Amino acid sequence: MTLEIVSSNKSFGGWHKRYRHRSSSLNCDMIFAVYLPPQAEQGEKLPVLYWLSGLTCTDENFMQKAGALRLAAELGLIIVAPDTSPRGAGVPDDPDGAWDFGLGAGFYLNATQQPWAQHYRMYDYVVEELPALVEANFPVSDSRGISGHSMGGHGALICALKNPGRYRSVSAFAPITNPLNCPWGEKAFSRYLGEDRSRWREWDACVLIADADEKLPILVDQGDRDDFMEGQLKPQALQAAAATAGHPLTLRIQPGYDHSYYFIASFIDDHLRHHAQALKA
Ligand SMILES: N[C@@H](CCC(=O)N[C@@H](CSC=O)C(=O)NCC(=O)O)C(=O)O
Repeated sequence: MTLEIVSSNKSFGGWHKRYRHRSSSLNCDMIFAVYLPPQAEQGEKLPVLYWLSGLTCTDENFMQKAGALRLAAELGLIIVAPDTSPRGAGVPDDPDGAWDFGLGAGFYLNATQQPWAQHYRMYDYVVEELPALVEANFPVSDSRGISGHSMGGHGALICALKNPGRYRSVSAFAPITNPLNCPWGEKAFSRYLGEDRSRWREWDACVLIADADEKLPILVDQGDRDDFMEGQLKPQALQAAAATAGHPLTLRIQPGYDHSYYFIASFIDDHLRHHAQALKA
């Protein structure tokens, strides 16, 4: 698979790079970003953290706004940030141009319904295709972590819960915890997966955690001034499901913080250390 370099910027002694490639899962060209810390030039294979962004984002939001690169350089952590949906000519979008469905809103699942199923397979892309590409082209070990924000927090949780052994660490900022039971999730799942709600269950963290074979400790930060917390994100649903399942969850409700990247930047260091500790063990 050919990678075309889009941009390259030195940062904290390492390199932030963007690449374009043809995705076979998504049937379109995709761009992803990778941060290569300085240690990547010393010949050793490094652990890798996959970051999944939220609604309306691309590969750029996290890399530009989260303030993660200084500590990633110090810890020797490679960070990979994919886009949040398929893109480009021929990829269908919300008919009304809404920001919470279609382009920028792939929900990290594999769509089964038309016209979405041909392109909207972000789960396969994030779990299989992108890691294979990254592992073939960059000095990464098989020590993988996954994190994300909001829709991307949902993505990180389901990718980890559905794939025991694939990830060694997981965390999320303000994740959509129970998409079966929130407006964003109901809108996306009914269109991508159809009206049969039983088919939605395999994409919901609160359902998956009940039967998880592996109990990777989950770190979640959630701002209590987040306008989406009560109606969309529902951290208490994840807390209840984790307690019932005996799944280790650290849920930190952060006073005064909203849903923005100002919040993420405030706690990203804790998440990077959470991942580095597990990935380097
Ligand atoms: N455009 C919307 C707001 C959309 C928004 O808040 N997106 C969040 C993720 S929400 C859940 O997945 C985000 O990360 N935005 C990008 C950023 O750089 O802040 C509106 O107008 O309300």
